[in-house]
Amino acid sequence: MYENEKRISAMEALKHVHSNMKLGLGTGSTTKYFLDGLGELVKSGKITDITGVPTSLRTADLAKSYGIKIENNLEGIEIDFDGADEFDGSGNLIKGGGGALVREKIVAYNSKEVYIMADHSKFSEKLHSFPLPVEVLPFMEDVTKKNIEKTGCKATFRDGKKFKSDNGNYILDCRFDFTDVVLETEIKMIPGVVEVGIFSGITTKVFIGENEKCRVMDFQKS
Ligand SMILES: O=C(CO)[C@H](O)[C@H](O)COP(=O)(O)O
Repeated sequence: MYENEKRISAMEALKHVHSNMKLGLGTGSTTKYFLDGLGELVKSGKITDITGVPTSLRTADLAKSYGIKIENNLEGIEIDFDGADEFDGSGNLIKGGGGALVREKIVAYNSKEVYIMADHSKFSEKLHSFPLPVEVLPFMEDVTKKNIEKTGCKATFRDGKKFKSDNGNYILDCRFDFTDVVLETEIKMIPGVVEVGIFSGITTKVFIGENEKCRVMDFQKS
């Protein structure tokens, strides 16, 4: 869905990459358009000396296949490029639809700039349409689920516990009427919770594909 808009947002974001940069590399289908474009520039030699810090094993494999140097070292990341499942007018995000939220948050938090690429359908005035992904330890996970539900949601294990993250944990998809960003700390306090897919105060730009154009929203990292 909206593949052309995803591609347009990724191509606009890619204009901010030049030789000799260290980048955070996100996960998902929109980021794949970005990586495909970056790969072409690297392979053709138009851009050189790119180092990427990947947010998932699949992103690491793809980047390596394009000859992009991979490093698991967070120091000096200039821009992190990633997608989102939903975003609001303040740049708050819901992430984790691809199950990579833990590594995505670590890389985003430690990057100077965080550029999000998305098609227009991901925008909501108030975060509500995408169920909030929460990564939980595979230990007493049914109790963790019940405790998360006390915050006001209905939670389901992704693919009935068949899905495990790159970190070997389960993902709970939590359906709230409205995902208030204050839930990030409330849920994170629950024992067994590894990470919450609310990214607040982290985004610096959102590239939004709208038909054939790209609109850019700017924010300050807090
Ligand atoms: O958070 C993510 C993965 O954990 C992705 O960025 C998010 O799911 C968006 O993916 P896509 O670009 O395929 O719509």
